[in-house]
Amino acid sequence: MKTTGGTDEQKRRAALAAVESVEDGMVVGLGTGSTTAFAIRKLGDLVGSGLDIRGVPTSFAARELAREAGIPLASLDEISAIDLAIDGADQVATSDGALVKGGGAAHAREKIVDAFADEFHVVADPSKLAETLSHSIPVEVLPTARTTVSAAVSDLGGDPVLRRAERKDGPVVTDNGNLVLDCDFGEISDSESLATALSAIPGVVEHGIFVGLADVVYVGTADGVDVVEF
Ligand SMILES: O=C(CO)[C@H](O)[C@H](O)COP(=O)(O)O
Repeated sequence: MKTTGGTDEQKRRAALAAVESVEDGMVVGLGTGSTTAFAIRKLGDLVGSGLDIRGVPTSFAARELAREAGIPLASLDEISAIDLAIDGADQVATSDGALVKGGGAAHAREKIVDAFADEFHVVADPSKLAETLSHSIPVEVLPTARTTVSAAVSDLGGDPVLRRAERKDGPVVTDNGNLVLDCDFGEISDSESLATALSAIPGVVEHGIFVGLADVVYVGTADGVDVVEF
């Protein structure tokens, strides 16, 4: 699992604060990443003490972790609603709550689960906060469309780089069998317009800009948790 700028204690604080909203009987979306992992482990402990929930994982990694933690799981086609999704982010725009996600290449499934949930709570540390988005945008593409999507991203002013695997020769392949282009657009003044433009490119499966989805962001700090509502 990749690591990021925040400390484990900051991540843990944010995750535990988010878990406090989980109630008996809920269906809970289980995000991907090192911050959400603290929430999944805590939910596993609570299930061990009698909490009755079902989890909907957003990735192979989240599923594995949740199974190890003992959380009963369901897939999207087995549930009719998700009460609450808890997920991390690579960047959070404090101005409007827009997010960049996909550092773990799981943003396609994450967006489905997070958008479907009645409430979406983000868990983050202070290193993730910015006034406006400027993080590179992960774009999941069909393998056959890598060069055509790259050209379209360049036309939009972005700089696409194929994400390479760390312990394998060649590219990262997502849980859906696709490739990821990390696209640097510099400072993004209008994340909603960019999100719409990226979604319209043929061959794009999903991109990592999440606009208007986050309801609450828990930011774990050195001595507590800041809660920001959108
Ligand atoms: O979007 C994600 C995975 O696709 C993660 O939620 C995001 O990368 C944050 O991860 P971490 O909590 O490890 O910093």
